[in-house]
Amino acid sequence: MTPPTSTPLPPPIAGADGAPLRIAVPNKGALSQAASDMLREAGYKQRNDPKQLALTDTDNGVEFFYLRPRDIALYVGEGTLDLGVTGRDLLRDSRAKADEVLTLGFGRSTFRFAARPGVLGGDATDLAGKRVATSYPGVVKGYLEERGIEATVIRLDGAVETSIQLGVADVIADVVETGSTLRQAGLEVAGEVILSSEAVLIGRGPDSAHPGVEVFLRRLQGVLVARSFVMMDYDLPAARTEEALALTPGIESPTVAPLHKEGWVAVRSMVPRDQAQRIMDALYDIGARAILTTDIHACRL
Ligand SMILES: Nc1ncnc2c1ncn2[C@@H]1O[C@H](COP(=O)(O)OP(=O)(O)OP(=O)(O)O)[C@@H](O)[C@H]1O
Ligand SMILES: O=P(O)(O)OC[C@H]1O[C@H](OP(=O)(O)OP(=O)(O)O)[C@H](O)[C@@H]1O
Ligand SMILES: [Mg+2]
Repeated sequence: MTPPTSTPLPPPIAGADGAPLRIAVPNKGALSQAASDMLREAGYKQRNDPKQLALTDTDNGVEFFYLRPRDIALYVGEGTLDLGVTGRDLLRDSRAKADEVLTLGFGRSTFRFAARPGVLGGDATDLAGKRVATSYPGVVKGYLEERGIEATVIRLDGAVETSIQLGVADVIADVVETGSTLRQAGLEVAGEVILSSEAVLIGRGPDSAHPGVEVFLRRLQGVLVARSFVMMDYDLPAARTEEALALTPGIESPTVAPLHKEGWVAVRSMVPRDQAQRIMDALYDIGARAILTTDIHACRL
């Protein structure tokens, strides 16, 4: 017997000049691994060698460039690359002409002021006259300017927490995730959250969009849905259908099919992963049985 041949698929969508979609991916740092994992989950080829600079995925018509996350907004803002993955804080800091297209749900952090206990109160005006060390001078200067506060901003590349101990700064402004780095340095956050950040897909608005952007976005949205929803199946006395559907309304509308057993239906619906157990309990209470959840591996809504 001859093996089945693969289904003929349309070629990937190319730009006006036949160019593939060009996408920037963080080459190192906190966002790098998670960004590549997400792209792999969306069906794209990713590098296996962390030193590789670029990779062409011919089947999907996409070229990936592995760049410093801090530089990505610049490339996208200049129109050199069509899309990029970076942090919201890095995008703001760059002041590049790029926009957030999609939030990606990883790399979450806050951006905060911190100092030795007692140096800052809760008010922004406490920053007046202080020396503020940061790797994000664009974000910090923007914050101070908006409030008319005069302070000296000292730009450092990293390990900003140590600058206070070394007498270079009175205050730092930095990424805080767990807070453990601050605690180790004997520092405390002060004042409001300057910025809540996460990984974002950035682009340059509709004018410059490559025609392949839409498919790329749909694939990433598919990953986000597959990560945040599970498929739920259950059997239910038909008389309880309305109550059950209120608990599992699904995204479009749930599938309800008759069961062989008289007066029973089978229901299939997508439910938010983080609520799945509570929904199962509630369904059980109204008479549902054989309640199962399964992971969704990929999806297009
Ligand atoms: N724990 C964390 N530490 C640093 N950055 C984080 C953390 N969690 C999320 N991020 C986000 O990662 C991005 C910082 O990327 P960057 O590559 O500078 O990471 P990094 O770990 O500081 O790498 P490097 O220190 O090599 O510069 C920012 O968008 C930041 O908000
Ligand atoms: O709240 P936490 O969970 O402790 O995480 C925040 C710390 O992580 C990052 O430092 P990184 O390791 O990237 O070093 P860097 O300061 O040299 O960039 C960031 O700059 C903070 O120092
Ligand atoms: Mg860092």
